[in-house]
Amino acid sequence: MMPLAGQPLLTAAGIRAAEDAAIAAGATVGSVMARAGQEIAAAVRRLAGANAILIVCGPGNNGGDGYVVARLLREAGLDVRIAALAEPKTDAAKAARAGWAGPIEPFVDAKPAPILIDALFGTGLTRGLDAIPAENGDTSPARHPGLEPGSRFLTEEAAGHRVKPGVTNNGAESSSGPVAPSPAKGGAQSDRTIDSATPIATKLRALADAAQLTIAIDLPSGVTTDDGRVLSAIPSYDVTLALAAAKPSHLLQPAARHCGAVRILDIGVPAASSVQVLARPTLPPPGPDAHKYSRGMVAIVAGSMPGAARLASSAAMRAGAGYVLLLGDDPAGPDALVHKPFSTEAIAETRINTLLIGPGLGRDAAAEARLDAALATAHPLVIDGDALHLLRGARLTQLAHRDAPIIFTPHGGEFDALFGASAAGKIERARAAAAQSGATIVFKGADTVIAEPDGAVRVAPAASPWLSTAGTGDVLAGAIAAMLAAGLAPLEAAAAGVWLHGEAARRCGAAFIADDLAQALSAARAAL
Ligand SMILES: NC(=O)C1=CN([C@@H]2O[C@H](COP(=O)(O)OP(=O)(O)OC[C@H]3O[C@@H](n4cnc5c(N)ncnc54)[C@H](OP(=O)(O)O)[C@@H]3O)[C@@H](O)[C@H]2O)[C@@H](O)CC1
Ligand SMILES: Nc1ncnc2c1ncn2[C@@H]1O[C@H](COP(=O)(O)OP(=O)(O)O)[C@@H](O)[C@H]1O
Ligand SMILES: [K+]
Repeated sequence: MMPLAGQPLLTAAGIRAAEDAAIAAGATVGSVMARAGQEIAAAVRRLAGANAILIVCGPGNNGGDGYVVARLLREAGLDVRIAALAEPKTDAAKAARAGWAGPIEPFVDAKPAPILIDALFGTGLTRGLDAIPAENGDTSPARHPGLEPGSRFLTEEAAGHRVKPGVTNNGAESSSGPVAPSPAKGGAQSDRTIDSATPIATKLRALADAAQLTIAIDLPSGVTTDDGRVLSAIPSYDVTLALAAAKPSHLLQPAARHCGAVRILDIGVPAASSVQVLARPTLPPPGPDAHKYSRGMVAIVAGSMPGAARLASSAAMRAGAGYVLLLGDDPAGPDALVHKPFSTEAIAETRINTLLIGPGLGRDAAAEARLDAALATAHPLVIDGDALHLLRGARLTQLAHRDAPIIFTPHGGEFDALFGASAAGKIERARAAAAQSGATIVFKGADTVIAEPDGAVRVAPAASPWLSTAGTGDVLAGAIAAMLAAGLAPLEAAAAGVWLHGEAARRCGAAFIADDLAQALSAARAAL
């Protein structure tokens, strides 16, 4: 089991391509599924102890994994039951199903167990969970040798009566009200009436609520793979065992909060991607010959809200900058902070390694003039807050002609204002914004995505929700400016700043304020 840090993130198409490459190199879907089953079973045995296990299986290869795991766990002496949503559809899942000698309960009738393993859907999920998989309803013993007499799988026809009217084929759930019960149709399938109040997600939640430990195979069933959407009202799992590689939805919200602890299992399918989980950075301490300028000089342009620029200054110093210069009229701040009035001469100082503008800048004519002066320098830039609003239009276009690196640090509102609102996923949006602007984008929020113009992406794991307090963005901007001033490449600088910020928040615990966070950067930096 591998932790997430530094790992590649593969989309559904990416994981299919990786699987195809493994197959071209001699593997088969069956052999990969067998290896996946072994790895999952080993992980479950460590997590579940001797407790009884219920595995819920879907019609695709995610369900196939479930059948393999069930067989291995039963062979290991554990009490395992399977409940299936539909007959397996793929060859590999059918073969896995054939290897299971025990009974199979219909999903709708499944009784809970202390351990719930969700093998309903993985990377093949195409719509919200209350759309029921097609199934021919044939429950003859020949087709379903493990099926208990009199029971049947959830059938399309029977289940069709209880599909939420508001669930569309592309997975979007509308708020069109509760499920309307319908009379059962006649014929063989109508002998089981399925309660309209138990669509798949509701049943899954009930099974999860009754379990002591919940484990999702690959992804929680009901989340998309690529963009962090949650398509149905699914439970939150304790653990998600990601196969071959992490997927974007393991980190992007709101899907990520349904995953619990994510662990990656090596199933012999090599994975590589320019989209990666943020790694712990390597930031060596100053060398024996270091001096304040060699560690990096950060200049911060102050504006109408001086506290924000002070927070950024404090953060830049504690993240390791050798010299921090505050350009403005505010005399406050730590004694180590150097103050100068703002002027075009002061901002042009050649020893400045990075210029940060935006925190507390304001949006008036004076702010615009300071921004234009900053853009006219040749310094590497970190642009945050108000300056991002002022960048809209011609200034943004002109930026593409600058040689020195630029990092933007927008939150959602600033991002929308600068690049336009969109329903696309956060990775896609950050990438497009980076390509359009030529800047490195740090798209902040409960899930922070960093994108480079060349398409490289780093996604931060969940950070403390206590960061949702005023001024923490100013602290982040200061930390990133320190990293850029120290000579890191823009992507590495942004990634190191985000990592330090998250680590400082972790060290602060609960109910901290942005001032505490800036202070805690020293300890976060020292721990590297
Ligand atoms: N990559 C690897 O290296 C390996 C991957 N492996 C595993 O394979 C998994 C991917 O398998 P997969 O492609 O068969 O898709 P999966 O998620 O099982 O679902 C597809 C089925 O569900 C159906 N369906 C979809 N949405 C639905 C909905 N809302 N409600 C109802 N039905 C829905 C869909 O129907 P269709 O859309 O075709 O009508 C189709 O029948 C992956 O997550 C991992 O666990 C390992 O086995 C080994 C190596
Ligand atoms: N719920 C959350 N979970 C994790 N991090 C968060 C959360 N909310 C905000 N943050 C982080 O806190 C910082 C807030 O920045 P920003 O919105 O610019 O605030 P401000 O402008 O007040 O400084 C960002 O780094 C963001 O990623
Ligand atoms: K699953």
